[in-house]
Amino acid sequence: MSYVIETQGLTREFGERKAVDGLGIQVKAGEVFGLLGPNGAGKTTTIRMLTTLLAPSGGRALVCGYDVSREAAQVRRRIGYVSQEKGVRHLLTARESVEIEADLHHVPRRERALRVTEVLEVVGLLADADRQVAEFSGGMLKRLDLACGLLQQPEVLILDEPTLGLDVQSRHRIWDHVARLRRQGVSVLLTTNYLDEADRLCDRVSIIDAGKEVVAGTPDALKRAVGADVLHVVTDDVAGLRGIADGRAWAHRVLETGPRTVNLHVGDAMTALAEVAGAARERGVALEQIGLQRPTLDDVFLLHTGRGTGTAADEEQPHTPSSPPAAAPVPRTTTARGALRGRRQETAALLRRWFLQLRRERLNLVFTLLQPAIWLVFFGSSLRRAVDPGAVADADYISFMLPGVIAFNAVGAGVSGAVPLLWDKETGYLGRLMSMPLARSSIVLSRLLFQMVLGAAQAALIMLVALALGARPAAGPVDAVLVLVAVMLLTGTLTAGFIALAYGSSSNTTFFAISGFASFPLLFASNAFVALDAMPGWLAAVARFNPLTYAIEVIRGLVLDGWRAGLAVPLSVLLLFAVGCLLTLGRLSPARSGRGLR
Ligand SMILES: Nc1ncnc2c1ncn2[C@@H]1O[C@H](COP(=O)(O)OP(=O)(O)OP(=O)(O)O)[C@@H](O)[C@H]1O
Repeated sequence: MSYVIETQGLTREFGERKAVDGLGIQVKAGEVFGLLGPNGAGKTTTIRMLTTLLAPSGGRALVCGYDVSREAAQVRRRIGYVSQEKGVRHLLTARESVEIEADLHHVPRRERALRVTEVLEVVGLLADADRQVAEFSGGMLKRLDLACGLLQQPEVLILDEPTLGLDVQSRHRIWDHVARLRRQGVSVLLTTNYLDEADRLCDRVSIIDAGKEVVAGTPDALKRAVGADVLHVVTDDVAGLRGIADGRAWAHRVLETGPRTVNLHVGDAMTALAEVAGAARERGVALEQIGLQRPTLDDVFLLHTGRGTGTAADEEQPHTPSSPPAAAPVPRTTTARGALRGRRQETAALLRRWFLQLRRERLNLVFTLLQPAIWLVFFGSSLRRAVDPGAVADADYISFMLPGVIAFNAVGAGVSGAVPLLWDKETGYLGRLMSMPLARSSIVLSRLLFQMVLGAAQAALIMLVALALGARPAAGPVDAVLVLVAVMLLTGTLTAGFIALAYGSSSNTTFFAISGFASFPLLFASNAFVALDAMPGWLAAVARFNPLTYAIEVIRGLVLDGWRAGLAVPLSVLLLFAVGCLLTLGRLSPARSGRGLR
């Protein structure tokens, strides 16, 4: 038997708590498999391990024959994943969001528009394709996520609560699509709280509770095991009703489903109905309602977990299914040149996301560009008189200050460069990216490139303001370009460092506390405003390990005297810092941090 998903003794602990406890499930090729369980049963934790976003604490899990811990890249290449989280892309339109995902999946450019239109139609968002996602309701956001998950046809599609919070029509659309994928041979693993959904879609289900499997089988077999029929009784006298059923041959089980509701699992409904009605009359047990129902997965669920799911099933409604053809799998190229092309496409797609967002955040754009220029005005006018004219030698004061202000700005750019990834981590979008077969370095590289370009634009503006304030630097146009190169290296280094901090921080507030704490020492343990010779020995020694020191040495040298061979040394050290940070960051993964990704 070939299984597309197989777990043995799969376990995940969070401190003392075992979220998943020795779970063993098997999903056969081509089937729709449902993972059911009450809130907190461990469904999402299981899925996070299967999608490589969370490392198991014990046991093992194979997806398409690949181990999720040791062969994560192979696993990601074969799965499609739609998480419970709604990835934020609020400043993008729905179409732009899906186009970016298509690029991340390496959908060829010539097919992109058609594919994007198809999946938006499947989830019923075509009419809203050009609206900004910020205007979408929760259900629409969920459908948008699903559209992204449907872009390519994976070997295994993993859906965590795919229809949670959706209206009836949207649920039916998604059911139709899952059924269609199944007909096309795609295996599907889904978690759901809607038992009617599991009943309708799944070939087999596994009910888990407290991280363990309590029962598994086909929905029909599980329902048969519950008993032939179920009498649903509403009464104020539950104890009296129990008294009627206790020890009677016709009563298989008595399950209290609420303070006034009881399900009696019985062999034959008509016999049991007559018995219950007669005995209730004799014993004076008032019955408000008594009805017959065929067993449902609800009953199976209640029987094995002893409680409800807390989610009411919607009523069935007629619907008109939309049926565009499902997307074909996107072949992933294996040649070195193809891989490089893929990287370029991924990085460009993510860069596009950052630039689109910046363009639509007009105020952010204005302040991002204005702020450093204002610093120059403040520092320039307030410190000018406090500085010993001898320290500045024959340079004009603004030119002397310029490198410090540029470095100050680079620290701010480094921190703000990491912040969007922090939000992406928080909202689950980073998890979504990490479950895709895209290179991790593309995520980081796109952010570094974006921030480096922005940092260079800010530095160019600072230089223009400096000229306007009367600075007369020795630097010519070529030196100005070299200044921008140094600024880009410094901004890239600092952004990489702060992204590493964002990956490792357990919360956003921890990130802001540490980055705020680090920013000032970073600035003042450098030659930004005071020459190294004028510092105490220990501070000068610390400053030697600070990339700012080398960047400022290069920039100050260029501004005050223009290029000379001696600047090659600090420039090379700066380059080494940048490469070192990049390599370190390439080895870090947010999925490895304690809690993993959502
Ligand atoms: N990062 C975490 N740190 C600590 N505990 C966690 C973490 N993630 C999950 N848990 C705990 O693990 C248990 C299982 O959580 P999980 O999210 O897997 O449940 P679930 O079955 O998906 O629930 P729901 O139906 O509500 O989505 C819960 O007790 C939860 O509090």
